[in-house]
Amino acid sequence: MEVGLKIDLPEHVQAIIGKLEEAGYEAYAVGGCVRDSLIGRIPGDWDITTSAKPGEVKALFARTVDTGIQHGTVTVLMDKMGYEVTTYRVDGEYEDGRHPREVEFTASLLEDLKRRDFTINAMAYNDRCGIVDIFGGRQDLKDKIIRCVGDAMERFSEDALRILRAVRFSAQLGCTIAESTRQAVSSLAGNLKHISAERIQAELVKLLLSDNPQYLKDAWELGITAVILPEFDAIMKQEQNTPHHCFNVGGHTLKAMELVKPDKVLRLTMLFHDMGKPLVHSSDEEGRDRFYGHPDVSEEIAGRVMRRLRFDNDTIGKVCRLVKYHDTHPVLKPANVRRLVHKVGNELFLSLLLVQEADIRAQSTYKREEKLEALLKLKEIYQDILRDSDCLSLKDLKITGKDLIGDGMAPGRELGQVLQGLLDDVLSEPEHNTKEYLLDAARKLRRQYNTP
Ligand SMILES: Nc1ccn([C@@H]2O[C@H](COP(=O)(O)OP(=O)(O)OP(=O)(O)O)[C@@H](O)[C@H]2O)c(=O)n1
Repeated sequence: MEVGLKIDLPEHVQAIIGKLEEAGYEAYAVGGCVRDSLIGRIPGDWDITTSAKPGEVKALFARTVDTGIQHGTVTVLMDKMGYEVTTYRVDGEYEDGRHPREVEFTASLLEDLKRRDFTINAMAYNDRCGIVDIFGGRQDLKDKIIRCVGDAMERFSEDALRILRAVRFSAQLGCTIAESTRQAVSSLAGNLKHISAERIQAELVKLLLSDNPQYLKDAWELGITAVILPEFDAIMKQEQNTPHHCFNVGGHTLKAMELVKPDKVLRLTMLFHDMGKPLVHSSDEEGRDRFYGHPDVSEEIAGRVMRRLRFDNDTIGKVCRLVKYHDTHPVLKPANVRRLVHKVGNELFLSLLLVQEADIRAQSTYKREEKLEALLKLKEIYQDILRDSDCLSLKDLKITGKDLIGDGMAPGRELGQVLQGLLDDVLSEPEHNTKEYLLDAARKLRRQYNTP
């Protein structure tokens, strides 16, 4: 890894540091922004650490917000951008529910850096002093090593989330974890049970969206998933004795996650797609030999785990739908494809194709070409459907509930049934999607359902 020497501070960061220094305080950019700048990554945000107390920071800047004043953090606003300015602190932020969450300020940068999690995150920088690297962070960045600052057992006892962060950073940066740090992760992984679901979720997502989502295996080996995602440990034990697979379910899952682009919904779908399924041997509509999983079980597990980890409903809904249909391979005729698009949702269908491709490529080579060819054909049919603007949902029907009411039908459940019946017809025969045809068909359906 190319590790630089100089950091180009953004104008606002320079201005904040400059103003604090002019007033007689020390101030540095610190943590993730220094780490990322040194390896040429664009920092997500710029944090500043200072010897000034929160009240003193507030007195110097026109616009501030007390975002975490109890932890010594004030957000300084500049042109609508916010920069967290935190007073040098001695103690870690005890988040395990067993320690008091009091903070103690210090006048020493060294003390502040000492309480940070990893050497690569414990560097500070300003234009006057250059890089302050007391714990060998630059060397560890070069060597690609995640190592705790000082005693790893102490750092992890201060905040157990750091145990998961160790694997997250190793996945993001393609690093190994130093032996002493690894041992501490392994012995303290159980403490992750004290950490809130929201904080676990944020780190897990960063791990999954990294260049190395397969490092989740490390989290498993170190006993982390046993605490935060035991469902993953279950699939790491589950063999698949079918010609389609060369890995156990866990190994296949890791490979499949690597094969989709770093998108939250896609990576989560691959993580959950085969969870909890016993394989069932069967044959499909065309008599082809198939080994089905039980996507409904996987869908249920995906929903349960994501709710436990407090994911938002939109993400849960999309992932569950993709998991449910990941193994549905329709007969390759437009009507069947339109029905599947309707069930999955047009907005998610391209994602489903990506999921199915990754799933196939993460299996053994047995019949792979055949499966990929079928997928290609499915894509072509889907493109034709889009090109012809075929009706794929109720909102595409050339008739509405209002039209049916205008035709004398009473509002209510039957009206919904009639509309569904019309959609079913049009999914098979797109040319039936005309107002005239549908009004007529609705009348027949009403007679069938015996409604006025
Ligand atoms: N549990 C934690 C969380 C954070 N930090 C320190 O606070 C800095 C900022 O933390 P955060 O914003 O969570 O992470 P970043 O390192 O900035 O990385 P990213 O932006 O990728 O989350 C870290 O670099 C580290 O010095 C820590 O010591 N222990």
